Amino acid sequence: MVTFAVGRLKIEDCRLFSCLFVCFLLCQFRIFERISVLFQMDEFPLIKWIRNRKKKSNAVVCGIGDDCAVINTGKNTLCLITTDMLVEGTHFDLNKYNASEVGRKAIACSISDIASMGCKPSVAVISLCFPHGTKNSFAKRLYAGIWEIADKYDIDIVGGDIISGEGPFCINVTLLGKNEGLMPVYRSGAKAGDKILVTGRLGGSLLGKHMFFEPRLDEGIALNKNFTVHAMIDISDGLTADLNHILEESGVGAVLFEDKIPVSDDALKISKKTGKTPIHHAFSDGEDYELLAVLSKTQAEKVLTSDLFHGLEISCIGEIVEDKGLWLRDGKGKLRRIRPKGYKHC
Ligand SMILES: Nc1ncnc2c1ncn2[C@@H]1O[C@H](COP(=O)(O)OP(=O)(O)OP(=O)(O)O)[C@@H](O)[C@H]1O
Ligand SMILES: Cc1ncc(C[n+]2csc(CCOP(=O)(O)O)c2C)c(N)n1
Ligand SMILES: [Mg+2]
Repeated sequence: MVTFAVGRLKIEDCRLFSCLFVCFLLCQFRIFERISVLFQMDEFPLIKWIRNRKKKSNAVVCGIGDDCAVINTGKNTLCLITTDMLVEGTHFDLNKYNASEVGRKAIACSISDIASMGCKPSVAVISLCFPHGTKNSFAKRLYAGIWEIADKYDIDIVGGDIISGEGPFCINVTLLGKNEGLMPVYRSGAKAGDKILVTGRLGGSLLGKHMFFEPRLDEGIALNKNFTVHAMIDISDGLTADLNHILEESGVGAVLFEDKIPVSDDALKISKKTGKTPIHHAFSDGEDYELLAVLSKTQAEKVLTSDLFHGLEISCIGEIVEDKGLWLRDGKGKLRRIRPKGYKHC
């Protein structure tokens, strides 16, 4: 009897220990986390999944997958549409910036998307969700910022929606644009041998530029009007992530020149706090709202020597290649493969 009990105990012990050991292994190698990640939402695959649905109307010249949708409204006129939602805590911090600065940023983000298609903004609708108890003065200050930049770029606010909720404060801007005889510039036209140009300097936008950037609207239109631009995007997620959107849409690859990346002073400053390299920040911080344009070698040279950009720094940071993927070439000519990295919401 005793022997049997001891024997049973041993078998159960064995099972218990093996269960514990398996649990230990699962925890040790973060298997539970890895499995749950498989079921979590992922921003870009989700967009791809939505995009796969069959299109209905022939009027849609460009649907999901570019900075703006482009709709044919007849007689050679195209309407551009872009929408951006900004949320307190994710896109701005109301302890650091006031309502007027937030209103300005919300419109500027959408203007930047129209700029990246080389077209002109026209009208906007703005939807707001105020946390319960928000003061009237907050809304008035918000509109002071909205109207300031809307007037500057000749944009009419023609509607919107207002609700209240638990919070946080959210603002959604839908901006329409027009082509005015120009062809919009898409993400899909990059070709092997093309050069990659970028306006301004990159990285460290969290130190302030993400709130106070000037959308490169004049530059986007000037590029589209005076040069043949094969592809263009504005840098909101980060240089390598946004360049990768062009590469994927165009079915090509690219080589970036390490010593030609225009790294901003704020990227240098922030790198001292994070311990990451300044170029890491220039590659992946995002919210630079600079334009990344792809043109043939001869057109790119013309842009670089043009006086149409009023002294704005424009750099040639790389070239498009046939092989898909992204490479970094150092000052000595050595190539290494890099992974696109940028801001992802989920
Ligand atoms: N919920 C959604 N349903 C359909 N299309 C979407 C949705 N969210 C994004 N898209 C589309 O996916 C593409 C990429 O969206 P994304 O928001 O990354 O644009 P972006 O211009 O790269 O960045 P930003 O938001 O800073 O302007 C766009 O064409 C956009 O219209
Ligand atoms: C409080 C605060 N935290 C983080 C950031 C950085 N950030 C937020 S969204 C985004 C990418 C573009 O977003 P979207 O794709 O929605 O346009 C970046 C780089 C910020 N601005 N404020
Ligand atoms: Mg964009």
